[in-house]
Order: sequence, then structure tokens, then C-alpha cells
Amino acid sequence: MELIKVSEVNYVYNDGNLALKNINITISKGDKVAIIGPNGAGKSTLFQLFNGLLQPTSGTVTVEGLQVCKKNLSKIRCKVGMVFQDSDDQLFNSTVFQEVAYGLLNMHITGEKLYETIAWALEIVGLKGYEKRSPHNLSGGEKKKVALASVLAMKPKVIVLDEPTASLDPHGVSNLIELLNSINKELGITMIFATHDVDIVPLLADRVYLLSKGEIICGGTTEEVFYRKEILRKIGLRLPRVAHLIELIAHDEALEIDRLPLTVGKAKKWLYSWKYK
Ligand SMILES: Nc1ncnc2c1ncn2[C@@H]1O[C@H](COP(=O)(O)OP(=O)(O)OP(=O)(O)O)[C@@H](O)[C@H]1O
Repeated sequence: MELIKVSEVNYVYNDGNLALKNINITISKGDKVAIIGPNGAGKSTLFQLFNGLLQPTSGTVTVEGLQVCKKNLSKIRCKVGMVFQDSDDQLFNSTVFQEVAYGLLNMHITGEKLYETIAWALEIVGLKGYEKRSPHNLSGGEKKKVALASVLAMKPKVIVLDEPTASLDPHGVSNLIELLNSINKELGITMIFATHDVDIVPLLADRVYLLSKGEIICGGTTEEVFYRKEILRKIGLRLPRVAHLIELIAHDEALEIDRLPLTVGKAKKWLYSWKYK
């Protein structure tokens, strides 16, 4: 079922910079989609169109059929949760509890429901007991989880993550990958993430779009896109490293490979066939 549709979108910044050119993307409910591309490709610009932080110069973006535009902004923000690259840009309350409560209070959720929802979201991200802590004194990985809990608490249809693993150590990366996969699988929440870390893509994404100089130059399943190695090289990206994938999987004993959905199996399959092609 179609969840997000981006149709013929162009985006021009005020200084005349054409950051997105004729973008057409359809994302289905439950998908895990990676948008990969080098620096300056337009990933962040595209993401800001998903929740209305930016409006397309031309073309349309819809979420569950609802156009992303100023008059629908509050409804869109309930459907689309954003996790920024730098958690410090997102966390501004003095306790973890207040941080997760912030969006809920804006939705007029109060009383027992408020407490229940906060406890639920913190439990999912593994931060039960952190309610009174200051988000600013947490580790990078913990901050990312607080940001994720704040978004989850709003029960969005889709979570959009900009460079989710940037600045995390290998343990933090594998832990976050497992968490995001289980949120997708168990809660049915669609995930879209932008990255130029190709190593995490087979562990997290079912579908991939390659973005370069504001244009989608290729899209398909993870295997289909990573078979196009000439295109990857042309835009300055490389294939995921087998060693890195194995390290990520092996790094964390708690990481249950079976809970990483098809992508790990798929990654193994395409790495194998790549080697013996
Ligand atoms: N506020 C702005 N005003 C003018 N141009 C901008 C602005 N923000 C971004 N750009 C330009 O738009 C293009 C796309 O930038 P964007 O930040 O979306 O790329 P990105 O793929 O997210 O890059 P990175 O991986 O480095 O974060 C770049 O050429 C960038 O210089």
C-alpha cells in the first residue's frame, strides 16, 4: 500500500541553487528505504520535504494521500517523525521525560495516557529508568535513542532518519540497526534513512535509491542497486565491505541475526554472487 508519493518534485533554494530535479519516488507501507548519495546530493533537502520543513518549488509530496503543504502541516507531522543527524539539534528539554513528553503535550495527550506512552516509548528504545536524566549528558547513542523515543511516542506511520549511524561506534551502530529493524518489524513503522555509509545499507534497507546532484539515478531492491557498481563508482560511492558487515554483525553478542530481516540473508546472497560473478 502506497504511503509516500513524491511526484515530479523540484526544489530551488533562495539563492537559485537547484537542489532537487524531477524527483519521483513511491514508498510503500512497511518499507525500509535507504536514500544514498555523496555529500551535497540532496538527501537532507529531500527529507525536509517529507515532513513539510520545506515545500517543493514544483511538484507534490503526499503522505497517505494527504499533500504535504502548510495547511496540512500538523496532520503530516503526526504521520512523519524525523530523527536528525545531530541529536543536539533535536533535544532541548532538561529531562528525558520532558523530551519525550514534548510532542505528546502538543497533541494534547495528558494524564495517565501521557505517562503510559512515555514509558512505552522508552522501554522500546531500552532507556527505561532514564526519565530524570538530562538528555545533554547522555552518550551519542543514548541521545539518538531519546530522539527516536520522542518520535515513536507520537506513533508515526513513517520515521525518517538522516545519517542515523553517524558518530556512533560499532557497538552503537549494530545496536541501532537491531532497534530500527525491530521497530519496523514489530510496529510496522516504515523507515526511510539517508546515508553515505553504504556498509549499513544491506543490514537495514529493503529498497535503495541513489541520489546524485539532485537527481535519482537508480532505484530498486538492495541487491539490484548494489549490482550497479559502475554507477556507484561514478558518483563516488563504493560497495559495502563484507568485512565491515561481518564486524557489525559479530560485534554485539546481543544482536540477534534472525531478527535482522531478509536484508542480512540478502546481503550474504549478493556478496556471495558478487564474489563469484
Ligand atoms: N540553505 C541552503 N541554501 C542554498 N543551498 C543549499 C542550502 N542547503 C543546502 N544547499 C545546497 O543544496 C544541495 C543539496 O544539499 P543537501 O544538504 O540536501 O545534500 P546532502 O545530500 O544532504 O549532503 P550531505 O551528505 O553533505 O549532508 C547542495 O548543493 C547544497 O550546497
